Formats: sequence, structure tokens, C-alpha cells
Amino acid sequence: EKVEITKEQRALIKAILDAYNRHQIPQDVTKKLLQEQYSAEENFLLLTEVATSQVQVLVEFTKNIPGFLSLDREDQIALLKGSAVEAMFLRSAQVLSKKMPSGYTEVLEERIRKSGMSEEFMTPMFNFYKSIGELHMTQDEQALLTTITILTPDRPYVKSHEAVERLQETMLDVLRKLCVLQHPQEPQYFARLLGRLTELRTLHHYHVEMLTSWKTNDHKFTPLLCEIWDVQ
Ligand SMILES: CC(C)c1onc(-c2c(Cl)cccc2Cl)c1COc1ccc2cc(-c3cccc(C(=O)O)c3)sc2c1
Repeated sequence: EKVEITKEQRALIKAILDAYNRHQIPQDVTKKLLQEQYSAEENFLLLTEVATSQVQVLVEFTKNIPGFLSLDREDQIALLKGSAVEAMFLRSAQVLSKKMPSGYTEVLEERIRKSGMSEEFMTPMFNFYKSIGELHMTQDEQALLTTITILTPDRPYVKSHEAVERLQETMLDVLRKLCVLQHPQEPQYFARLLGRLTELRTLHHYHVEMLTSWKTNDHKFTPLLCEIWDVQ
């Protein structure tokens, strides 16, 4: 059937894309990834600094998602805490899948591989990065997929499940139409995008163990990361 994006949905896409582009990690933070030192300690420190900046950017982006601020205040926090890791996998995936002419791809991969993380997480993590790279998502698809991840109703401690589900469904409907219109040769494209969300859940579980293994090797996180990831 003829797929049509309504005026309201166009406005929604514009609002989300503008917010996504407006809130980026400052250059002076990401530039540090290009400096010379490559010790495991230095890599971990730099990744911690970028991740902390990414969380701040994520909070600002989330506040601009239409409807988010009208959710229960505690639910807003629960959604941010529950989705931060997944949103950061998506963001770092844009960088690592050479989607951005940023020159960070090689250095970021090197720093992640040599940050004291145990080998067992490397394979699933870099498989994910590869699978994202193969999708050739447009900017608006990336922004919407991140939005949909944030608006996942079944995060721990979310009280008004239905309110979040309604918001997420609005975004899913827009993304579905965008996929049909922007990838007409790939009828399964939308389904493939949603499959990435499932992969993100698995990576989220791996990430909890990654944090524990870093903690046991006495790695320090920033107060913001400790708060959002419930690390003591
Ligand atoms: C605390 C730290 C050691 C950590 O623990 N787990 C993870 C993690 C790792 Cl490894 C992989 C995936 C997810 C997480 Cl959460 C991390 C590092 O997380 C991040 C998070 C975001 C970004 C954005 C980047 C980035 C670079 C250049 C340009 C841009 C850009 O947006 O322009 C972004 S790098 C980066 C690193």
C-alpha cells in the first residue's frame, strides 16, 4: 500500500534530527582520542572521558525528544539509565563503521581493543559494529533508532509502561515508513534495524560484566558514569 509520512511525522523527524545533530561530543574531547599515547591505562582514561561526555550529550538529546519531558520524572531517569549503554553502542558504531568522515575509526578501534577489556567481549562488540556498518543507515534513521532505544518501556523501575510504549510506538511507526521510502529495494530493512535493537540488549548484558572486570582491575569511572551505571 502507498506509504505516506504525515505532516506531523515530518515535524517529528525534523525535531529529532535537529536535536541529534545539535547535541554532539565537543571536538576538544574527541580530539584527545587522536593523541599519541596508547597504553591500556591511557586508552581506558580517554574512553572514560569520551563516554562521560557522551552521557551528557545523551541527556540533552533525550530532553529534546518530543513527549519525553511530559513522562513521569522518575521514569525519565529510569529510561536514561536503562538505555545509556545501548545509545553509546549506537553512537560509537557510527564512528567505527566509517559512517562519519571523522578519522577516529582506526584510533577508536585501537583504543577499545587495548583498554583492558577481556577478549570475550571483543567478538560480539565488533560483530555488532560490523552489522551496523552493513546497514548504511541515514542520519534520520540513526537518530530515530537511538530515540526508540531510549523509549524502551521495559527498562528496570519504569512505572508508566503504557505512556512510554505509546511514545515508542509513535517513533516506530515513523521509522517503519522512513525505511520503506528510503530503502525501497530492501523490504526487510526495517526488520533488520529492529534486529539491531535485540543485539543491543545482548551487548548491554555483556557490558555489565565488562564493568565488573574493569572494576576488579581497579579501574576508576567518573561520578556520572558510576551514577548512570550503578557502579559504586
Ligand atoms: C567508560 C569507558 C571505558 C567505556 O566503558 N564502556 C564503554 C563502551 C564501549 Cl568500550 C563500547 C560501546 C559502548 C560503551 Cl558504553 C566505554 C567507552 O564508551 C564510549 C561511548 C561513546 C563513545 C563515543 C565516541 C566517539 C568517538 C569519536 C567521535 C564521536 C562523535 O560523536 O563525533 C564519538 S567514543 C565512545 C566510547
